[in-house]
Amino acid sequence: MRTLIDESQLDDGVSKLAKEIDSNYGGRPITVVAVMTGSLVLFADLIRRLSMPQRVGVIHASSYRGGTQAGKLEIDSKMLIDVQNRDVLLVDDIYDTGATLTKLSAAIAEMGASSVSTAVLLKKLRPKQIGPKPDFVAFEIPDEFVVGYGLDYLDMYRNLPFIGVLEPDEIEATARQ
Ligand SMILES: O=P(O)(O)OC[C@H]1O[C@H](OP(=O)(O)OP(=O)(O)O)[C@H](O)[C@@H]1O
Ligand code: HPA
Repeated sequence: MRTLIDESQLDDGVSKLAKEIDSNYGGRPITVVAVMTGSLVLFADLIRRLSMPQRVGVIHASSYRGGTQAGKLEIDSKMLIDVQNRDVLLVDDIYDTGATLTKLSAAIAEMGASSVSTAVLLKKLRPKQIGPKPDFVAFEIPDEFVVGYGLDYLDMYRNLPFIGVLEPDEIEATARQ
């Protein structure tokens, strides 16, 4: 596996992301929502660096079941807290095709949120992204399949403390396990 972003770069990137979000909201309370499962490591690090009062919730969205290509997006909001009349910040690990955050933002707006913004650790530089770009981005990365710091391949590698690029032989080996 090739390291793309190491632990210390991640630490700096998350701090910078938190500063940008803080200065944008200027102390106003927000409802910060983790897009599960990929955002769980970023989310834990990010919310502890934000200074405004926060309500904290989670929503589940999944479209990469079983591979490196997006399939049908499934959203499960059973565990989500009330977002009506709240300023919501959706936090996700990666903006790739853009489908997940675009559809989730629309779903949260539909639930009656006053505003919906988005923050991601990674934004892929690739053609054919849909919807508005994320409001807050820590790193722009090349169009390669990455794992670690919450990101998975077949539910593996989320625990790695760095962002790595899986080589084709590792993709095959993981799929065989
Ligand atoms: O911009 P997109 O092309 O929509 O891709 C981004 C989404 O894909 C991943 O989720 P995934 O569906 O793999 O579920 P997971 O979070 O449970 O890993 C990732 O965590 C983002 O939510
Ligand atoms: O590059 C990726 N890695 C892991 N999960 C993802 N979901 C969208 N893109 C990616």
